[in-house]
Order: sequence, then C-alpha cells, then structure tokens
Amino acid sequence: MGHDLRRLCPDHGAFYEAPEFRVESVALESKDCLQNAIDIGDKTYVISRSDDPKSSITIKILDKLTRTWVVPTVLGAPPNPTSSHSVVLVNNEKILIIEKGVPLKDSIWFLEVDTPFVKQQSKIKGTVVVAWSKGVIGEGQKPVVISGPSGVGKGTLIAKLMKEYPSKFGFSVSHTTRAPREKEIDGVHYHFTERSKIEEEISEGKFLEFAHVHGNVYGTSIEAVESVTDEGKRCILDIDVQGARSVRASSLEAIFIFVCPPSFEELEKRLRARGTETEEQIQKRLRNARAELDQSNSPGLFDHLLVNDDLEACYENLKKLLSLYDDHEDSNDSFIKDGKETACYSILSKTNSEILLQSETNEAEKGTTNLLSLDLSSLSGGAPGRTRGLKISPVN
Ligand SMILES: Nc1ncnc2c1ncn2[C@@H]1O[C@H](COP(=O)(O)OP(=O)(O)OP(=O)(O)O)[C@@H](O)[C@H]1O
Ligand SMILES: Nc1nc2c(ncn2[C@@H]2O[C@H](COP(=O)(O)O)[C@@H](O)[C@H]2O)c(=O)[nH]1
Repeated sequence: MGHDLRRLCPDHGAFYEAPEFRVESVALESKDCLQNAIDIGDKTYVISRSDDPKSSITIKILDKLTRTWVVPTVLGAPPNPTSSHSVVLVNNEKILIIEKGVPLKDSIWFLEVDTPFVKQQSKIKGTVVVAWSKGVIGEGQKPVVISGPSGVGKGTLIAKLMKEYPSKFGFSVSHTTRAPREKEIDGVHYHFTERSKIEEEISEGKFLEFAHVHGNVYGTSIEAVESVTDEGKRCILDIDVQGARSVRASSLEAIFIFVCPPSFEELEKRLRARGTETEEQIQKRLRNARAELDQSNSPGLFDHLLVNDDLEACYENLKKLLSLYDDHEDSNDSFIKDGKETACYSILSKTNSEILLQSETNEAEKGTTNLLSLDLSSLSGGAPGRTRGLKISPVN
C-alpha cells in the first residue's frame, strides 16, 4: 500500500485528501521521522518521533470526515525518548506502544484515546484529550490510603511503619499550599508550593486527587504515588476524607483505612499538645474533624476503621491489617522484572487479549527467548496512573 507521507504529516506541507488506511497500524519512515498511523473509526492517530534521541513522541489526529488535523491535549508523562517503537490497537480504546532500546520492564506503554478517563477529561477541558499510562508487569502491591481527623495520629503511625520497614513501604509526598512547620523539609514531608502553581498542575492532569483542607490546597500527584511503586515499595498516602473519596473513584486500586480517636476530647488534647497550630486553626481543624468522623462510615468508602487509643496497640493492628494484603509475586514474570538489559522487541501478532512480541536481536545468545507472549486479559488501573496486570512469558 503506497502512502504519500506529505499527505499524512502536517509537518510536511499541504494535504489534499484523507489517506485511506486498510490495516490497523502503518509504520511510515522518512529521513527524519518515524510515524505510526492507527485507525479508530473516523480518526487516524499518528504517533511520530524524530530521530533526535532527545525529542519525545508527538501525537496528531486526522479527522477523516472533515479532513482536518487535531493536536490533542496530551495528559500524563510520555515514555522517555528512544529511537523507535512498535504499536498496536487494543480494544479500540488504547494504543499499545512497545519502546525499543530500553529494559523490557520499561518498554510497555499505553496511549489512551477513548477510555472513560480520557472521555471525562475531554468533557472537563472541552478539547480532544489523549493520555499516557505506563504498563506494569504484574499487579504490584496495592497502595494504602490512611485518613482520619487532624491530630488523630496518622503521621505518627506512618512514621513508625517507615522506620521499621524502610524497604517495604514508601510515603506519597503530597503537595500543599500551607506553610512548612518548623521541622518539615520540602520534598520529604510535603512539596510546599504556591496556589497558582498547584492549580496549573492540577489542570494539566498531574494530580491523582486534590482537596481544599483547613483553608489550604493539598494534593497527591500521580508522580508521588508511582515513583514509590516504581521502586517496588508499597505506597502509603496520608490524605483527608475528600481525597480518599476521589482516590476511591479513580482507577487506582487501594486499601482504605480510617483512623479514629478514642474520643473527641482526646483528639483536641493531642492537637493542642502538638503545638503546631494557632488557636484559630485548631478550632477550624476540630470543626472539620466532626465532619470527617461522620463520614468515616460512608458505605463503600473505608475498608477498615482503626482506633488509635494506645499507640503501640494501634500500630500492631495496622501491621496485622497490612499483612492481610501481602501480595505474592507472579513467578512467571520475575525473569523480566529486574532486568536492566535493553530489549528490542516488536509486535508480531495480536489476538483479543494476547500479543506476541518478537525480538529483533539474537536473544538465544543471551540465553533468553526470541518470542514473548504479553497477556492483556487482566489489566487494571490506567491513566492517570499506571496500567497494571500485564503478564509476560516466554513462548517455547
Ligand atoms: N495513641 C496516641 N496517644 C497519644 N498521643 C498520640 C497518639 N498518637 C499520636 N499521638 C500524638 O498526637 C499528635 C498528633 O499526631 P499526628 O501529628 O501523627 O496526627 P495526624 O493525624 O498526622 O495529624 P494531621 O492530619 O494534622 O497531620 C502528635 O503530637 C503525636 O505524638
Ligand atoms: N486530600 C488530601 N489531603 C491531604 C494530602 N496531604 C495531607 N492531607 C491531609 O491534610 C490534613 C492536614 O494535614 P497537615 O499536614 O496540614 O496537618 C490531614 O488530614 C492530611 O491527611 C493530600 O495530598 N490530599
């Protein structure tokens, strides 16, 4: 099939008519750019990269009915620049991209073009939206959301957990517009930021959730959660009830724990004894605490309630709860998970839920396999976070 690149690529000049694609993905190479075109209904998604190793992927959409090009709003972090990739359409709603020349575990990406998240974001923004999501082999461990009124002891419990299991748990460092307290370190306890900056980043889709809490904006960036998960640690989020609700409604599967005080009087005592807030701020936090305690029983919101009366007893209960959710690794995937060697696989064939990848290098020499099966039947999550549940296995 002959494709006139000048017709397709807006960078190459004028176009006269929409190209007709009869296959799902067409790779088009010119001297200075690699492009793939994927047809979905009336639209052709053109994924391009130049051969400058520092430049990243660009996306353009051709509306075949109106014969016009649309440059979409692209949400999420794209793959790091590489020289080439291989693409295929999955379920008419996302494009799978296999990056070449990076470790296999970092090579699997999805460009969501018609998922519920993308549709919702398009409505909010009033523009055409596409979104990147990195593919993750296996499920990873579910993040843990810890909520509860200010002063109940969430931070104290989390600090104990981090101290005892530094390589198992990682803290999601939130952004906040509130001023730092005396011993708080930027980037460790919070990312301290300006209201205009966080609002801009929220509108760019960089946040998993955000809320106005006690007169300030607080939010969890997607990066805050995913950087912990990428290190192979279980992510702990310390967020208010509004934030917990937003995460519940998102594509991130997590465990939700609400920490209660033994009494309201004890909560007030702890908040005052901490000595970090003015009287006015204490009053505001106590008012909000009543509302948060009321919501702790909202159906389907929290999986567990923990009472923090005696600190050591509560900490032991928290540890017991978390061990309930100790995930076991899928041994089938382990040969790939930790590999640092770069891989060069291209897409060989596709069925509804399985994709065959073929190595472009001689894997037999390295003692690995030339053919891999990528099983997409149990995908979970997706933009704005990672797409989990990929299974990968050698084909004998
Ligand atoms: N079980 C407990 N008994 C007595 N004091 C406690 C207990 N747990 C925590 N504290 C103390 O209560 C105060 C508030 O705890 P912490 O700062 O951990 O609360 P928090 O829930 O993280 O609050 P915020 O939401 O405002 O960040 C601290 O001074 C802490 O040492
Ligand atoms: N929705 C979110 N709430 C958050 C986040 N980070 C912290 N919090 C909650 O704010 C209050 C106050 O915290 P403080 O440090 O000022 O005492 C507390 O309930 C936290 O759980 C966030 O990213 N999102």
